[in-house]
Amino acid sequence: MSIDTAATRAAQTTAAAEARDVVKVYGRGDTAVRALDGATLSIPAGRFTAVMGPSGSGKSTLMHALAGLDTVDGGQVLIGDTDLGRLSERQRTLLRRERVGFVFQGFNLVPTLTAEENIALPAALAGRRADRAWIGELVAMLGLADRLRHRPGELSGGQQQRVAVARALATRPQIVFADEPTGNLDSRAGEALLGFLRHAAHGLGQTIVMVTHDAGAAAYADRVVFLADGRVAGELPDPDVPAVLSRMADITAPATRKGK
Ligand SMILES: Nc1ncnc2c1ncn2[C@@H]1O[C@H](COP(=O)(O)OP(=O)(O)OP(=O)(O)O)[C@@H](O)[C@H]1O
Repeated sequence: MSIDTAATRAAQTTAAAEARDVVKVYGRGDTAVRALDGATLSIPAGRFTAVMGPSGSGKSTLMHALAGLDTVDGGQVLIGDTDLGRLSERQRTLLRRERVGFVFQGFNLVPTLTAEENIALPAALAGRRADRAWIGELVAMLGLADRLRHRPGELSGGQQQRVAVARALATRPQIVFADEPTGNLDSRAGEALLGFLRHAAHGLGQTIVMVTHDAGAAAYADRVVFLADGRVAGELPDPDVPAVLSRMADITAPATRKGK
């Protein structure tokens, strides 16, 4: 992509995705759980946003709702101007293929395909021709050029996750969701991956949303959104590790801290 295009995309202030007062309930009656209980959040385009919160606070549920992987029971979810609640399941599937990229903790590469074939898969599924120049750029930036003919089983964890990132970005999706992307990586491979995700937002204009438990990972983002009890409990622009840890401590033990 030209620098001009990247700069234009990065400068956009529009939301790539939004959750408005979203409610998600699992189960019924006495055993019902309100996993999301009025979650409102805007994901700015061309930025790197981290989502943190205690276990069970609704991070995965929110990500699944924003990505169109799951429906919600109240409120609105938008990707760009598209209200996901108005789409059929089939339309949501198409929207995910065409406009959303995913990176998972467990890499989720197809074991029988080479790295190159894995990277080209989303375009093939969307019935589009892969943009070879763009993929070549990604492969070079991610240091994968000499690994393209290997299958996932022949790659290190860090390499597999870099293939997964190239796959997620290959179609230049409107938004990329990363669920604990460094959870299975050693610290060095994790830092390299986080550095690239940051570059994908700042240098390439991609919108990245990452769910993480790791304050060090969250500090790579432009902004951290904190969830508690299915709602947004605060946010931190330009985070650093001490500030993230302090906010998490406030959220997880508010009563103790108030009593100090
Ligand atoms: N499929 C499901 N059926 C029933 N309850 C669920 C389901 N998925 C999530 N929940 C419940 O919804 C709440 C939010 O779960 P969610 O997985 O979104 O939290 P999380 O913040 O991602 O947690 P973690 O950090 O542990 O992954 C939890 O109480 C969880 O037990």
